[in-house]
Amino acid sequence: MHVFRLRGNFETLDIYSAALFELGARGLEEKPGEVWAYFPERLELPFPGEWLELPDTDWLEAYKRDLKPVRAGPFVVLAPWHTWEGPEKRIVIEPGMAFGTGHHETTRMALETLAERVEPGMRVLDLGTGSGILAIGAALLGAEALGIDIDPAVIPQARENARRNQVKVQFQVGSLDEAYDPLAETAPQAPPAQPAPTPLVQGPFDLVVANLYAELHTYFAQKYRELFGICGTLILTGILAEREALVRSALEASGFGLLARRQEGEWVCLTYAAR
Ligand SMILES: C[S@@+](CC[C@H](N)C(=O)[O-])C[C@H]1O[C@@H](n2cnc3c(N)ncnc32)[C@H](O)[C@@H]1O
Repeated sequence: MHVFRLRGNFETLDIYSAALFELGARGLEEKPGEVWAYFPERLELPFPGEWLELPDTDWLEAYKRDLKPVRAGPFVVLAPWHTWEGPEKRIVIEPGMAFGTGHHETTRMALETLAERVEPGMRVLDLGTGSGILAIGAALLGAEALGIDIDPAVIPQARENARRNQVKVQFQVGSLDEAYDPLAETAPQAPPAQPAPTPLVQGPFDLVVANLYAELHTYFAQKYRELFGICGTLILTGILAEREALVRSALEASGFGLLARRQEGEWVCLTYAAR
């Protein structure tokens, strides 16, 4: 098995993931400080990184075997082949290309916070839905959930996951803006921008959850406010602790008051009231 190692994590390398799959990657795995892209053969890649050879084991089977159920607040996140006897609310997610198996700190903190804040009947937006896990969690708590993502490839997976969990969730391609990427200016070589304009989503919502990254939250701060009516709750994660101050000052300047903060490892989750 041929592995191409890129320095960074799923967040910072998000812009490359579609291009890696298009070039033949069979899967991506986050390791401490780096991301491994698995390829059936070596090829020239237009990204900074290095090749590593692994013995020919069935890595997908090994990955599935090692994947354990994850608890987050009242939820347990399971793969379809897991069995679970506990009283937790089950979320079944097929691990695939889309981010959101529940194994990342940010996803877990967002699920825990949703469980504290969502009330039945609320209109909830999950911005950057990936596998759909947060929208599905909100729907299991009784919300009317909409999941949107700028990446069209994840939408069928999110829909399939909602079907598996027997909840009604709407998923669509979209964002709060055209495909603007604040990291692209510092990234070495961004893949070509999406050809079609991104459909934009409109509120009002009672609660918005977004697991993105600090620079994008800062850029979206004013747009977040426009998603709510008079009031509402905003849950933001994907924030590295060292970038938290950036997000906090942008959100405070845009009419949000901090309600709660969680941290797991280097990752932070902030809950705001729109006022
Ligand atoms: C870290 S994943 C979060 C997945 C899932 N919500 C979770 O919490 O595990 C971020 C997702 O946001 C999407 N995304 C990135 N930039 C976006 C943007 N500007 N607008 C909408 N979605 C975006 C990515 O395609 C990716 O699926």
